Amino acid sequence: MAARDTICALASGPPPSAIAIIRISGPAVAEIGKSLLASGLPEPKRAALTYIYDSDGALIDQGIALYANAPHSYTGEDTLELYLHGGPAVIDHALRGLTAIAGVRLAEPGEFTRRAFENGKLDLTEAEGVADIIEAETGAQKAQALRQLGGGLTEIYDGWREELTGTLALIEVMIDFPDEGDVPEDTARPILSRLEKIMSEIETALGDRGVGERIRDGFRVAIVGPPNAGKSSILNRLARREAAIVTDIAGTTRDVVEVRLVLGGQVVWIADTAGLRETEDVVEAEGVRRARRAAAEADLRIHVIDGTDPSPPPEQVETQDIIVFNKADQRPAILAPDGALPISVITGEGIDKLESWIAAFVSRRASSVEAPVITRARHREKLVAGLASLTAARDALVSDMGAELAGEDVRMALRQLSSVIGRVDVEDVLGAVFSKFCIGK
Ligand SMILES: Nc1nc2c(ncn2[C@@H]2O[C@H](COP(=O)(O)OP(=O)(O)OP(=O)(O)O)[C@@H](O)[C@H]2O)c(=O)[nH]1
Ligand SMILES: [K+]
Ligand SMILES: [Mg+2]
Repeated sequence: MAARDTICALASGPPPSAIAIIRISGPAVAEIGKSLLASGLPEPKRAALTYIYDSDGALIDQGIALYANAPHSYTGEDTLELYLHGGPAVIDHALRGLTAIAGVRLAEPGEFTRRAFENGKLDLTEAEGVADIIEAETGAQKAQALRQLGGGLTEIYDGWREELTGTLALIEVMIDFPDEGDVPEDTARPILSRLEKIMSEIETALGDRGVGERIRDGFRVAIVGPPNAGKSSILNRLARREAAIVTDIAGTTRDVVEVRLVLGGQVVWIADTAGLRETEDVVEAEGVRRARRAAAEADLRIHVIDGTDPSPPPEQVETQDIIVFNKADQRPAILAPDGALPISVITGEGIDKLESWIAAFVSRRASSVEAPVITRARHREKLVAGLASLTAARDALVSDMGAELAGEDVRMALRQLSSVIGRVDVEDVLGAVFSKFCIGK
């Protein structure tokens, strides 16, 4: 079998920086330590201040070397970290010097973590947690990523897997003793109740209104209402820049224009949409269709009433939605319907309140689920599929279709849940997960 490549990469931010960290992992690490470091290969996990040379004997830099021997490292392989001066010339020389050695090459994005996964140091959800904590911008994203990389999801899936494995064993018993009097009747009951318990736990996880995914990717707010109500003006005011075109022509906005903000400690995508009306204009009609879709997909809608023309009333208002009575500089706020917030983009009246209402909504929604089980669409897809398999298993058990079919369905559900944490059939998902990492991680 061919020896594995040794990989290296800059693991710290772009130069110049105070310190650059070069990470190296693989079988050539011991040799690199012996031949390139004046100190020789340091004792594991003991920092050594040393001169670092390339293989032609030219000095790369003076820095700190830190060695971790397999399997006691992040990747599970021999690894070496070099803490160098963070200038571009130093980094360039170091990476050229390292890759000049046979069997050493630059790492691909996420390759260190992929090796950690392959060596059983992390499961797939923990690896995703590593990617998420690097991307985390809000405290909520960081907390969620920390929980995940600490095995928070692993624990849940392991629990389900164990339950299902036990249930499968009971089903096997039914298959093996099909004709022994009332055995199936008696055996089916505990199997059914175990299946139903897991199904209800999965249903609870799926019924989280997407909170985990929203914390990670951002909550969705759509500004909707009739043409010229001032939707784009409100978006620009919230964004504090001219993100969308504003004119006094009805039907100005056609595409959905999205702006990313942090409100209430959460990432929030605010979408400006086309004014809702019947129209013969093909382009505008498509805009209206997109506006309705954005409104339907949003967690929260801001329904804008034009204060100077308060008809028609807002469409499809849900309980959490916000109604604003815009252009309050033109009409007395007293004319606003009950519960509507009078605002004016011109004078700024009510804008702070609108912002704090959005902030209050997202922080309330984010804390409505204590520890979301689903943080990515990938998890949701697998859970939906797993639940469908379990439903089929239950139906097979209660009908005449029998235990054999039920066993197949439970086995299928086990595979679907296991693939979330990367225990089976993972080749296809690995590429998708690790390619989104940054280089050096
Ligand atoms: N007086 C006053 N005028 C406003 C206010 N908000 C918006 N306008 C004006 O209303 C007109 C329409 O504003 P837009 O922001 O383009 O309205 P819209 O709802 O995005 O319009 P469409 O994209 O065409 O649906 C512009 O002339 C704005 O300057 C406000 O609070 N007070
Ligand atoms: K307009
Ligand atoms: Mg507009």
